[in-house]
Amino acid sequence: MDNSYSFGSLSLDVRDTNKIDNNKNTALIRLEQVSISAKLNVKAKNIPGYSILQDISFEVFPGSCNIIVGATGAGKTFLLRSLNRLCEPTSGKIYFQNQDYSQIPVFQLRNSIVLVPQEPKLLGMSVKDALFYPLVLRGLPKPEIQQRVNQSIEQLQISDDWLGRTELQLSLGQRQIVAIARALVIQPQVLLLDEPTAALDIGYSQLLMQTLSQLTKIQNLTVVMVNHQLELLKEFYSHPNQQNGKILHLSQGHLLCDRAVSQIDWANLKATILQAQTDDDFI
Ligand SMILES: Nc1ncnc2c1ncn2[C@@H]1O[C@H](COP(=O)(O)OP(=O)(O)OP(=O)(O)O)[C@@H](O)[C@H]1O
Repeated sequence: MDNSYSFGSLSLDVRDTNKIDNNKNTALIRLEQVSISAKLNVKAKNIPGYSILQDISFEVFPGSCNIIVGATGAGKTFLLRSLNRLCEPTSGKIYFQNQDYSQIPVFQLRNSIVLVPQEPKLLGMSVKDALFYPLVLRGLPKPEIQQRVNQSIEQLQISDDWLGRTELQLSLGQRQIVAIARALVIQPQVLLLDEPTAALDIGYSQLLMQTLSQLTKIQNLTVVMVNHQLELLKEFYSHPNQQNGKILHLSQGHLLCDRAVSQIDWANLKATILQAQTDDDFI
């Protein structure tokens, strides 16, 4: 592999923002009665918006792997986006390490809480450049950049063949893997993933889940993930050493269930989601 890279003189030193709170009993992220509504016409000031999320409260703890489930249109993506301020609550508050989100500079927040969307973009870069770029931007020393990129490539088994390709030369699943690797090199405290396994085969899905599981233990990474694949999740959480996390079930913008994975009845969860889907179809 050719290890050379260059992005001109771009440099931002934000390394000090990644302070780790190791207390697993203190909520890392806390939502208090968060509601989000959207307007059909943004210029119509006096017309109330329609509701997307209503009165959502929950906590997420360090080193846990948490899953948002729910029917199509339930508000899962909006909830995930609100966790790194891509959308703002219409009412209610979100806290990160007890600090009100609105008081944290957005760049600092997004250095600690990184979102990988459902259809990630590599911004016209090759895979290799896309992996180096976030670290060059942050001004990290070259050996550390190289070490983190190599580690990420190894963790997610990114093939050498992909490194010179752009996103147009990758499948959606490959692009998601690269985007997750690009997020991991930053070593965030929280990783937000929107349906990361939807385009992956079962082998890659399991590899990703195992990698995330290891990182929750080794690096105290906290994961919040939208995922529909209940069979995959059931298998993942059936391991005795992977019981740290919760299932957040959204239905029509309401939080129906906020429960530790160890207490989940998977058959019942599946039936409840299907029922919510059927109810939606009749609205
Ligand atoms: N840009 C937007 N502006 C306003 N409303 C939107 C916008 N995007 C989606 N919505 C609406 O917000 C609600 C929640 O959408 P969201 O994308 O969060 O659902 P989801 O649970 O992630 O669904 P899916 O499983 O299909 O991805 C839906 O009713 C949707 O129609």
